[in-house]
Amino acid sequence: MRVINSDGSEPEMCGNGIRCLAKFYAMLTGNGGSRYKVHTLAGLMEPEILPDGQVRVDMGVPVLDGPSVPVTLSPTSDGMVVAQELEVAGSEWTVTAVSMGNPHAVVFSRDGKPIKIDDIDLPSLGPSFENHQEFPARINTEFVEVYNPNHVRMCVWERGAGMTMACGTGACAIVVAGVLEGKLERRCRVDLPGGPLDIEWSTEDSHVFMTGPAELSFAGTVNP
Ligand SMILES: N[C@@H](CCC[C@H](N)C(=O)O)C(=O)O
Repeated sequence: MRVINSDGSEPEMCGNGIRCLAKFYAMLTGNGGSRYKVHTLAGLMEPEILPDGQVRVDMGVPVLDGPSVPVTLSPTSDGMVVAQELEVAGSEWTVTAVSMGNPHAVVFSRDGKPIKIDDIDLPSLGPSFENHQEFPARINTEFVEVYNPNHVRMCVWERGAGMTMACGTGACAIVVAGVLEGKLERRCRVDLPGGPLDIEWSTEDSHVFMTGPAELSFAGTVNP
């Protein structure tokens, strides 16, 4: 699978994209209930079509070593950047850095207060995070409001794409960051503007599993 952001850049992985790819392939081949292996720039991913039509994806093991994400923020413990302070647009934000193959900055608080999604001005804040000097490969940024340790709401500014309705790798990054910050449990529902995803960070093998829908929205042909 290769993915192209709307600015023409090529990311390593796309969580929404891999659910759509698996569902579309199953529709074309009539292989409902199958499991696939998909090569991506972030490695081999394994989506599976569940009996209820949802797609569950083994998204692999998150990368937490700061320089490998990559971020240049000082590590807080064991090389990880967890709830590190970052000044952006005149506020102090806590940032946890997670790579799901692609880089994510997960933000749970601003100026010491928990994030309220309705207070986030994404179009003005997003580019300042995406292009911040601490993120040498630019970054996807997720702002997270915690309802309880198993349920959050998020909004996202994507690297190379801006404000989007959903980000599968971002939802995975949120749960990993929330566990590391002691805010979330390992199974968590993430409400995105486009709908919910269920995320689990396994204790057995440290893989992250994402479960969510993929629906046909249109069909057509492209005339290059
Ligand atoms: N913009 C991202 C790639 C796309 C992520 C996607 N929306 C998802 O669902 O994971 C990047 O440049 O890393």
